[in-house]
Amino acid sequence: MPDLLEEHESVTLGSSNAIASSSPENGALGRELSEEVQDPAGDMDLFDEDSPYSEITRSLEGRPSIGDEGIESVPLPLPSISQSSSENRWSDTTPYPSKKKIHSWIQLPNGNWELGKIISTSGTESVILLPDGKVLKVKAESLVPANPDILDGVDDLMQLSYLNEPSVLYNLQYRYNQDMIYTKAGPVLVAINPFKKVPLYGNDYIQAYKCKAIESPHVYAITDTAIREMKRDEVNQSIIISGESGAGKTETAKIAMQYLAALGGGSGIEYEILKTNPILEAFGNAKTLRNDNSSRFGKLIEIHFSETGKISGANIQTCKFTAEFVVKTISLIPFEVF
Ligand SMILES: Nc1ncnc2c1ncn2[C@@H]1O[C@H](COP(=O)(O)OP(=O)(O)OP(=O)(O)O)[C@@H](O)[C@H]1O
Repeated sequence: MPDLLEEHESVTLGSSNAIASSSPENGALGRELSEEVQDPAGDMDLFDEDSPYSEITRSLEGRPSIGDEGIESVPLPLPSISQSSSENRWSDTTPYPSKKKIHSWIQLPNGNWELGKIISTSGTESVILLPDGKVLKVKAESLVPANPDILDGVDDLMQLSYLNEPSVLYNLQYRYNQDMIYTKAGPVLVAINPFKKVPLYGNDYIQAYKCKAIESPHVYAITDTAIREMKRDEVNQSIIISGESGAGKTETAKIAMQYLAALGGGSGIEYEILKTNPILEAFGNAKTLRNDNSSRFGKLIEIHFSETGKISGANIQTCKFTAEFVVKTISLIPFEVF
């Protein structure tokens, strides 16, 4: 799987929590890649000596099936675990994927992750078959376990059995290929910038999230939770949007505001709040190498609600980090400014 998400930026977004967007560092995996093996066939070993179940399987092989008349039933010998074999088991540090001869991720010297099939392991080395037919001999400890196919494209990364860098990237890419740009990571929403129109927004979607007819991860869902918890607990809520330049933070904030306006609207103030975006962008945005419409300032948007749950006002603070920290406040209450 070449270039996992190499081209795409991502944004993380969470409700009422400090969210940090992290990019897991590439480990030493792949640097361990060594020689190529020409004929791995002789190394194929289908019987797993290390499996704790292999002895039971062998015992059951001669077991008569129910209904076999005239055959004397013989009590099945229970597998005995001697002190030394149990010690061996715990002292065996062979990585799990190598032991079970399953699929595993391997990082190639160019940094790309590839999903390969382990065909044999001896000592600390494993022979792995790549999708393009290449066979590599690698350090068994450099293999990163892959999740079973059934977990491909799960809504929430927390559902993955193995939470490692290639598995997370693969899951995000799998969903992205189907225009599912949002994925949950527990309470955090990860958004991959599609850089194209995706059919995920608009009134129909807003209504569907409002009545909980759709449960797929979405900015609307995060915003909906924030509104509901604000009303239920009567406590201010925060949505923190972070990501690198061009990741889609400004667009994501606008999508969240769209949802808030649709739910808490009625007085007309919501449209005035939405209209502040082009004005702020006209003054504070510039074209950069990373983003044609890059905000050159940070933004803290406060949206105030009345007791009835309707939007009653807003306050937008822009901030710029320079040698001297400057905070400029644009008050949108009472709106005469615009
Ligand atoms: N959900 C989306 N759907 C379609 N296109 C998007 C989406 N999010 C972002 N984009 C595209 O990506 C571009 C950059 O997004 P945006 O300006 O929001 O990034 P940013 O993280 O705010 O960047 P900066 O920090 O430089 O201001 C947008 O102009 C838009 O073309």
